[in-house]
Amino acid sequence: MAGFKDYKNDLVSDNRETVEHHVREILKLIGEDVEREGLLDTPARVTRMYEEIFAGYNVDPRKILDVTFNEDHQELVIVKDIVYYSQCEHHMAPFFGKIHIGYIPNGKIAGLSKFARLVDAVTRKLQVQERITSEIADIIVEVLAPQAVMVIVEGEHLCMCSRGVKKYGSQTITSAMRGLFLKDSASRAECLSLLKN
Ligand SMILES: Nc1nc2c(ncn2[C@@H]2O[C@H](COP(=O)(O)OP(=O)(O)OP(=O)(O)O)[C@@H](O)[C@H]2O)c(=O)[nH]1
Ligand SMILES: [Zn+2]
Repeated sequence: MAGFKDYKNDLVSDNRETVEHHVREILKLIGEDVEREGLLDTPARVTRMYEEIFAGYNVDPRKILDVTFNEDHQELVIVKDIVYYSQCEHHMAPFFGKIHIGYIPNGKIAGLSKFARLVDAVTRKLQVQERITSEIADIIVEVLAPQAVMVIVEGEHLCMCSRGVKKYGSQTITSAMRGLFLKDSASRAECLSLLKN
């Protein structure tokens, strides 16, 4: 497995020719001429793209976050506007947006960039927005055992824009809360207001 900073989907890398073959077959089945110049390299390009956008299968997101420091900070930490790109598992169409994370540590903090890497690891696979949201919250609970965690995910789903109901620009917002935020409305409100600003 490659290092966490440059990981790819190993299964796709190990089976490039097979993946290219199947992409070429789909091109034929939609009525394309696979011999025309513009399409000659398309199967290889799509395969390289799959190595990248499905790289999340080759990494353990817990290990990514697990670069922690002992620090007695008992106040809110907010990391917001983390951009993500994912693919919906129903249509294999992209959905994308921003993820906001707030947590109150309990003696252990993680490097800030690790939250952005965690987002990449969880989103670079076939997903639904709800699962992205709860997976990120649960991994933070598992690795950092914080007092509280809140994760908010905003998403625009191309399967709702380019096809189907064709509602361009509609946004889906999902949230997950764990620990103190579930019980204490004052800390929940403080976190929400910082996430909104
Ligand atoms: N809850 C949830 N639904 C999603 C997500 N991404 C796509 N979907 C939905 O998955 C559903 C699949 O519905 P189906 O009826 O099986 O498929 P479909 O006939 O292509 O549905 P339409 O999109 O309504 O045309 C659709 O309602 C999509 O909008 C997601 O992240 N979360
Ligand atoms: Zn979809």
